[in-house]
Amino acid sequence: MQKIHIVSNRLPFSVKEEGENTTLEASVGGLATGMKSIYKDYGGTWIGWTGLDSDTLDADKQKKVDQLFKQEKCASVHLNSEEIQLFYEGFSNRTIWPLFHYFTQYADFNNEDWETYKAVNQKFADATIDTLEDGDSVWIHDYQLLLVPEMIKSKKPNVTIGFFLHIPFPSYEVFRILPWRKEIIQGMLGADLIGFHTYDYERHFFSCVRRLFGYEISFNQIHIDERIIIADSFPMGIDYEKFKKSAQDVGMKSIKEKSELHKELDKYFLASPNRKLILSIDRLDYTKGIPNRLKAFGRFLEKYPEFRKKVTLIMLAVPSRDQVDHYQQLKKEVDELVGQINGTYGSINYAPIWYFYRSLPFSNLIELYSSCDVALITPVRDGMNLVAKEYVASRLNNTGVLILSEMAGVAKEMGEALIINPVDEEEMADSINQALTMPLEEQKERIKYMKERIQRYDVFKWAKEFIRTLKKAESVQNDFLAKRITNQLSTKIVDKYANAKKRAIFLDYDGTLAPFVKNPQDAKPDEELHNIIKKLTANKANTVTIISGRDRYTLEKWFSGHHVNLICEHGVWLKKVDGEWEMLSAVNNSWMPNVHPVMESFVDRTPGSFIEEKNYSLVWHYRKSEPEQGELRANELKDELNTHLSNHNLEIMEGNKVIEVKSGGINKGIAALQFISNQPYDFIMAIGDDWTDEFMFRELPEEAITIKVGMKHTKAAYKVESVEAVRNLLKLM
Ligand SMILES: O=P(O)(O)OC[C@H]1O[C@H](O[C@H]2O[C@H](CO)[C@@H](O)[C@H](O)[C@H]2O)[C@H](O)[C@@H](O)[C@@H]1O
Ligand SMILES: O=c1ccn([C@@H]2O[C@H](COP(=O)(O)OP(=O)(O)O)[C@@H](O)[C@H]2O)c(=O)[nH]1
Repeated sequence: MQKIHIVSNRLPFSVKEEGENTTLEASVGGLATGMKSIYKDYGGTWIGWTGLDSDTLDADKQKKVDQLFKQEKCASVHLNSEEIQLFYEGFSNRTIWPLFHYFTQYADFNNEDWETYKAVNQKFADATIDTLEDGDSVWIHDYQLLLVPEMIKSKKPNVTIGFFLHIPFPSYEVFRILPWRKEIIQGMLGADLIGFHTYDYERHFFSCVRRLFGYEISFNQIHIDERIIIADSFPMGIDYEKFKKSAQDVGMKSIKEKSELHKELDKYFLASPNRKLILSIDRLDYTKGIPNRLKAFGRFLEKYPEFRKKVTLIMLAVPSRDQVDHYQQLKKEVDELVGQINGTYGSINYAPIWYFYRSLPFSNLIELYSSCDVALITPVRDGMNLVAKEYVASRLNNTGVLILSEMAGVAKEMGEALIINPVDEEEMADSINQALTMPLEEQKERIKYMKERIQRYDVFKWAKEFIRTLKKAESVQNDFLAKRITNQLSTKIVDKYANAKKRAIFLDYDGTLAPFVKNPQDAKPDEELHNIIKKLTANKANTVTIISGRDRYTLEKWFSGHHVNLICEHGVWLKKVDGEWEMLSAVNNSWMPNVHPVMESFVDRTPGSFIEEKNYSLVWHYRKSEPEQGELRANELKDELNTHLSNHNLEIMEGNKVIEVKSGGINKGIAALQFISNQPYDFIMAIGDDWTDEFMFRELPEEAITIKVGMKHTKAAYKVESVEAVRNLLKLM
């Protein structure tokens, strides 16, 4: 059976010590909930850190811990105190975490941390490889393990690998600061599918891949040599039914069954029916915007005095990464702010803020979610934020208001919340007032819509969607491999070639016979290519045609000494061996004066782009432009040409970093067909790399050997990965 294994920094259980007794306690976090269903259903193993310092464990204890985890189908990775310090607190939480959350001033760049990060990632990769069999899949999680995909792929190329990043992926301008930026991207690209919470993170990632490596990206696929990597967004959900059910259970409890916390909450409301509660829950992390939130609450009490003594903020701050200095400083700042606000606005029987610095059991969380009128969730950056979804899921009668930072990934899905800028204290204070005075009908309307979405796209659906796309990534890769010309297949093609009496060979130029270069005029044939063409054309049974979008002067100059036919401008012109240029199709260029100024305006606005003028077509090149701007402008240009020039019979063709406009009814397919018609060819071969070559692949007879260079979807029967592979095949002929 094909298994799916999970790899994450922490395992879904933590080790609990009670006297002599060592047991495992299940984690309730989102990742643990979602993944448990996956790794059990697919018979895999969960590989991760025990959460313990292995320097404090003797051999027996370590064995015992391993045994306990093994019973739960988990493989434990042990970290010693130095590794915890340099890998977990160091590179993970002092470098990647602050940088990826845009806290560039907090990010440390320490070579020793980086070396340990690499070594520990290798440890996780090795532990995973030990449990793997060929054909299995692996799903790796989060920023602590960015190098693991490549480490596994390099040793186990037949294993399908998924990677999901739970934190934001920052914009290139921030990511580029990282001294090991290339290594990190390379590590991630070992995966076949890379998932993010939001489309913004996904496009930041693409932008980094493009700028740092120049890899070709088409839609959401990255093409590297013989591999296709898919990146996509999958907003993580929660176990909706569990929260709904638990909220129902809380509502059914008799006074005797109620927890101490619940009784306190009841008492608070009993004292005065007009009282309101605002809830704030997060790990004590500087990304969560806790000081800003406290200041905004103070400002609210100042600006709206009518709410004093009527509103309390319950602030639950869960201790986190407290060995990292910035977390320690934050703790101090929060303690002081809570003291200040309580000191200013509190009285003998009123504390504006109830502050808890600890974690609470699940049942208490549900009591808080059910009882609080407003949830104030205002991180300055957050990958997703599950607390926001948990609050909404627990609101049984749909009342309650969610105030949400626009900087949390979850804001993309919760448009009905009161969306605020987490550093704008004035706006936050006004939003608290708006939330507390919002009519019930409006509250219900807003919560209802948010609930529908989180119910539909829960954590199980999220995990299933990721696995479904992982399978798709595997099949896209297999499709390519199935069409790829292997040694065996190339021997077959060469045999067919050898047995044929009359052969027609059509070869596209750029991206097929010669690699792309920044300046198109620099792509002239090198010695190797001259030799290949010389050898092919020396065989009298061969009719070799270079079929290109290039202008006739360039091709004539480059191939003047060869016995080769030239078809130029996508099929407008033909020059047979030793013949003169003739026109294959009747075309006109009366449209050119209209199109030229449109293209010029794009050249003006897109640095690095330029226009190439051919006899019967105009081409806008953007290979030298900034990649994303080029793509954006290319779409704009297509749109503009389609809108304004529909009365001319024009064809707008998108090639590799070019938009070409030419008269309709001309293409490489029509030209190639015209060329072979009525000729007894018993071997026809066409090789090309882009969209314009698809016409050839489509028009040529079924028995023709059509070959696409690159990974993209194609009508061609076969694929090769590079110009080098094309040349190698031709050398065999
Ligand atoms: O393991 P710790 O160092 O104690 O940190 C706890 C986890 O924090 C991070 O959570 C992120 O994942 C959430 C679920 O996808 C998301 O909602 C949130 O916005 C993220 O910050 C971290 O990514 C995990 O690896 C940590 O285990
Ligand atoms: O005392 C607590 C407080 C919070 N949580 C859980 O911690 C998770 C926090 O996830 P979130 O995505 O909001 O932020 P993260 O801490 O992962 O950055 C949520 O599922 C909460 O229910 C918890 O288990 N105990």
